[in-house]
Amino acid sequence: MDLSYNEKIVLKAIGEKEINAVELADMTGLKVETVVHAASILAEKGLADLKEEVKSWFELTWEGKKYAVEGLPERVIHDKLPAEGMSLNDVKKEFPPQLVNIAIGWLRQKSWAKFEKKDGDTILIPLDAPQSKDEKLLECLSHEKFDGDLSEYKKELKDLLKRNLIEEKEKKERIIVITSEGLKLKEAGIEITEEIGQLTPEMIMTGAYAGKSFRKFDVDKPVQMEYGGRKHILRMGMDKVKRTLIEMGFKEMEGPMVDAEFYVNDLLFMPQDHPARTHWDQFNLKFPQYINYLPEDLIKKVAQIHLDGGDTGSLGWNYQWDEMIAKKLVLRGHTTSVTARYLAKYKTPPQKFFSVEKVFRNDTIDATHLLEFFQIEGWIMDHNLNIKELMGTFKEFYARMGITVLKFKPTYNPYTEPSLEIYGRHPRTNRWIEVGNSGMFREEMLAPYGIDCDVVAWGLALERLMMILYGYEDIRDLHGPLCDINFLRSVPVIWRQ
Ligand SMILES: N[C@@H](Cc1ccccc1)C(=O)O
Repeated sequence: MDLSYNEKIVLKAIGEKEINAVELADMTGLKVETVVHAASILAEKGLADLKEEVKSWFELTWEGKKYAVEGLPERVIHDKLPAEGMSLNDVKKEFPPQLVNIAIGWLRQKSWAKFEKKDGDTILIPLDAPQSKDEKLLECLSHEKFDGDLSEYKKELKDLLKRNLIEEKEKKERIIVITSEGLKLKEAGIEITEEIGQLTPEMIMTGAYAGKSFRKFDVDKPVQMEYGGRKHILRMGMDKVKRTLIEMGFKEMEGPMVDAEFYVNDLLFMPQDHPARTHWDQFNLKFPQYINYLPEDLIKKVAQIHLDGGDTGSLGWNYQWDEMIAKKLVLRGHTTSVTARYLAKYKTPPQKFFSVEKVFRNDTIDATHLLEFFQIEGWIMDHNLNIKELMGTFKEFYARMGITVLKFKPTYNPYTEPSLEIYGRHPRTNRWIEVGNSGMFREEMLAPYGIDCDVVAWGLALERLMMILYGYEDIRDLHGPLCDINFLRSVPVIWRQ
């Protein structure tokens, strides 16, 4: 019979006594998968038997280990009870609440204490409490590699499992044993000659392959999948977006995830009592609560414009602007805060900037919303821009990404006029979904910087774009801890730098 090198090694190593694949790997110096693979071929040839056995055992959980050392809560409390008893109130003062909660029920169940009512309180009087079976079990299991007989502990095993103090572990084992057919072959003698598994250029050049035997490969056999490290689908999408915008002549901006409300809201002419500025919508920082510096000249102008519009011709919001509110730190709800920071530095046209960064919103999570997502922010500064510039930019950008069906809808933002929502059509559900919001910055927003030309700007959602492009129906498939690892491993490469 024709046997491969590895099959010969395995056949030589096995006998009539069962052996598992891990031990066999140890013995032969082969990898466990190699042993199993060779054994399965030997089994096909009738020379070996290969079976799977599931082994199970019990282990202490973290809490179980703790109690194995310190004693179960009912034991700890029992042993501290004075002979004349202790009132439940005192017990609660003496011991941590988690301990008391667990212990009381078990003290009763195990009859380790008497509960006597007295003057509206309950007195716990300790009774005789020899080591209980569950304590014995806990002790047994605390010895490493314990594999004694547990058949008389059925009830205690159930109890400790319920108390989450032990857990059942399982391991699959592959057991290999030789057949009589295999034995015959082995007794007739197996000659192991080395095989060349991989022909290298050196072997060809030196002729070292001559006269050697080659290992045979069955290319139809299923093999174990190998997964290398790779980029997350969202990162690939982000790279593609960035490259596309750079090709369209934009430069990249960067800004902090935690920022002062001044940049997130106030510079955007968002009144300080705007509903989007409450904790219902945005996440405040507990510590530190405030930014320590805001530029003086911008502060003055923003205060004036919120009050009466300053010299913009606007009426403002007619209220006293509060610097402390502006200094509050929040997780930014949009990356327009980054734009607000950049406008202070780049005030003269022409300018084109973008960013693809994370934003945070206190939304209700559903198929199209998470508490965080990636926003594709961008703006163009020039003379004589109008809404067509915006629509044209979106058409161009989305076409380069592969989306040609778009719808625009007028909307309202405190900081843009006119304002425009952008919708794309989902390929599977055929629904229109909002992919972004945009507009022309208002005079009230540009005046504090002294910018006297036009700025069109937008914020688009990266995840929504990916949903339309690749047909995902739930944002949670793409972003966050619910992403399926097998999906992430097998998703096609959509972009490579
Ligand atoms: N900040 C807006 C998007 C936007 C940016 C710039 C101008 C207009 C709109 C949002 O998060 O939805």
